Amino acid sequence: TCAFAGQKKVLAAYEEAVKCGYSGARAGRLHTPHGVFDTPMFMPVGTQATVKAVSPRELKEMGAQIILSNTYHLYLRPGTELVAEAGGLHRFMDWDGGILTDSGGFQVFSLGPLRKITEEGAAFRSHIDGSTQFLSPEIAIKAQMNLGADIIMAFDECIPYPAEYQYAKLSTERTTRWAERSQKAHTRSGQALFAIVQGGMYQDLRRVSANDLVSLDFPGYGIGGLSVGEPKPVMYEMLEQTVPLLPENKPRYLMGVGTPDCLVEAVRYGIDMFDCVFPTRVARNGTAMTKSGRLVVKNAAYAKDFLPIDENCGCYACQNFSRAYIRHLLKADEIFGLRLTTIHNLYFLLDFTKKMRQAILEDRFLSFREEFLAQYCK
Ligand SMILES: O=c1[nH]cnc2cc3nc(NCCN4CCOCC4)[nH]c3cc12
Ligand SMILES: [Zn+2]
Repeated sequence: TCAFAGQKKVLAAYEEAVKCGYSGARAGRLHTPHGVFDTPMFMPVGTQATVKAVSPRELKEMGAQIILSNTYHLYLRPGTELVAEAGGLHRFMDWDGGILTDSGGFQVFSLGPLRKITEEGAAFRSHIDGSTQFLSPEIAIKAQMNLGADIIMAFDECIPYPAEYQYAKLSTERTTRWAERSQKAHTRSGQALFAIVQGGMYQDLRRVSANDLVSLDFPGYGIGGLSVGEPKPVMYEMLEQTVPLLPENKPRYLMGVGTPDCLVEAVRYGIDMFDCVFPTRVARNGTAMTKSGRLVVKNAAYAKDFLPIDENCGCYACQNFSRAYIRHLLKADEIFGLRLTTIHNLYFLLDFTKKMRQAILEDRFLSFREEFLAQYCK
């Protein structure tokens, strides 16, 4: 019961803040070697140097600005030296927008079985061939310099949820030491290295982590260790504790988030950048995202529904195809079906962040948030 009350407390405080018009939301411009980009922004995830089922041309068309790739996966296959020999990740995958690479911390801890973490780094078994591998701040930074992304992440440990206070404390302190080692190993100019704030679900550890990393002076900050199964009010509480400690004039990137309701709440706390596999992953099992919630277009209910997924959506799928057609393709295991649901879901989130930016610029973000949450959580 106390935990529940705790959540109520957090929600009450948070609702209070909104009532008196508090909003840390901001509309920013992110300068990178591959262009200047608008925030808030959603970054499509292209784990293995491709955003699954869509082409770079389609990504550009739907308004994608920066896309994500994963160092862990590309390090294991095809190898980051090979990508460097190919001219770097932009050339390799023919993407001339921005690229951000995650450092591998999260993937090692969530993908690799039999991992062992020491001060030096993380030993693990490759999920591809079971070979013994090792990642450290130095190795992860060298790999990311080879890939040549515009923004790279410090090597960190994403603390599992739940975690004992003592473990979270020791791990967070080590992640800060790893951030310093990442900084020393980072010698590629023109490439921004972001640190990642940890601290588990403990307010004091979150504040210590943020303050320590801010004193190391990074050009931007990821907020890690969230969207790992914790209740949403707990995630929001950690944001409330962390974001105000980060410099106003630097980007804040909430890693692994998420659904539209989480995006609009996180933007209210002052988050600028998001990534999540959710839109592309659920698309591949036939679920479309809409402003009223999810629409499982594969369901029999849509067999003779000749309307588009969303009549007000400007995406290629909604402009040209019906629910009945997309359902038919998905039932027939046609690749084009997955492509259409993926295109719609990515467009939906990219457009949603554009709408939030517009609302912030017109100083009507809080009412935008109210209207959206009323409809979405329906
Ligand atoms: O601390 C982190 N450090 C470096 N990378 C991360 C990536 C992260 N991604 C998530 N959550 C993603 C959760 N997904 C939601 C959709 O379904 C798949 C899992 N949390 C994350 C935390 C970290
Ligand atoms: Zn659409």
